[in-house]
Amino acid sequence: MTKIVLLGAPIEAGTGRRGCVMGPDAYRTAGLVEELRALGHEVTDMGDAEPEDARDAKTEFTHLKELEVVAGWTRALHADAKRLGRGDALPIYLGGDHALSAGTVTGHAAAAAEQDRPFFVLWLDAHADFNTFATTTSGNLHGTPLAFACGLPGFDAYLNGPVPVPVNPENVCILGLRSVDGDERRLLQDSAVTAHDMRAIDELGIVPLLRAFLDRVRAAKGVLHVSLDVDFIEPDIAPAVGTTVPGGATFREAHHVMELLHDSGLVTSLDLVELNPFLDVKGRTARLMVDLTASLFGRRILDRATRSY
Ligand SMILES: NC(=[NH2+])NCCC[C@H](N)C(=O)O
Ligand SMILES: [Mn+2]
Ligand SMILES: [Mn+2]
Repeated sequence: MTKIVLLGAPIEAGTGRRGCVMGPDAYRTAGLVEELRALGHEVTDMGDAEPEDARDAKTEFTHLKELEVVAGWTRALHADAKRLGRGDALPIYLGGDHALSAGTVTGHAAAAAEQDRPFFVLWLDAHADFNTFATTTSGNLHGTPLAFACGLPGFDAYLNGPVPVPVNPENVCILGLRSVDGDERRLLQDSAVTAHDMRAIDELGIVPLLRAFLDRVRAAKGVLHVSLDVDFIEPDIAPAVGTTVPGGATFREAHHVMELLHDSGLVTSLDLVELNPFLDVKGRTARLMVDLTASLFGRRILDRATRSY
């Protein structure tokens, strides 16, 4: 039994299009609370967070979309995540777009540092979200949270100062990459982030790549934050996202990742991001995300005793 808290983060300002504000309610409608309870967990839905007022958020760059709104969410969620990271329940953040992870990742990094636990991040995404204010060409700030959390320069507007505890890029693994921008690619190459694109998954298989990372987390006695972007998954089966890229993780790959994460026992916080229910087909993406979350929290086809391998 795990104590789980759900916190909605209905932000869509990071995307440049409408719809992600409906994400938290779509997860509730798709039965997230009921599925987790059916697995024996104690679940508390804390409702939705609210952004702070961040009208002071300013930069020299004029092409950034909704910086003040994104900064307001970053500050609020950073504080929420830091508080929840000190508690004994496992938080699931219901997005909302991926800009929300600027707050949740840095908040959990700060809480882990207080407890002297090495902090690791698994970023399941078609994109690296490793742009800075200087490199983003779209101006969509959901393309920036991982660069921010890793302490790349120029982000002071988000938290009205530097990131208190930047994530060590050596402790970050991106899995599922298939869309990286030009300057973002250089930033990623110059960083110590482990980045596995779809070719690596095709050649080596998703399981060994993930196992190697989980072994490192375990060896370091670390805590693991997982950030699951809907576009990690193949768009044919997960259409409800504004930034679909063909060639994503299959149904079985995605579930297998979740099953391995469950077996590892290492996950201490989770973001579910980028679900845009306005783009969904009869709720199938919301239901798939709920099912994947259920796999991460122990749903399995056969239990170990019954499985003959
Ligand atoms: N969280 C996401 N879906 N991010 C997509 C980012 C796309 C592109 N790299 C950009 O910065 O505009
Ligand atoms: Mn993303
Ligand atoms: Mn993405």
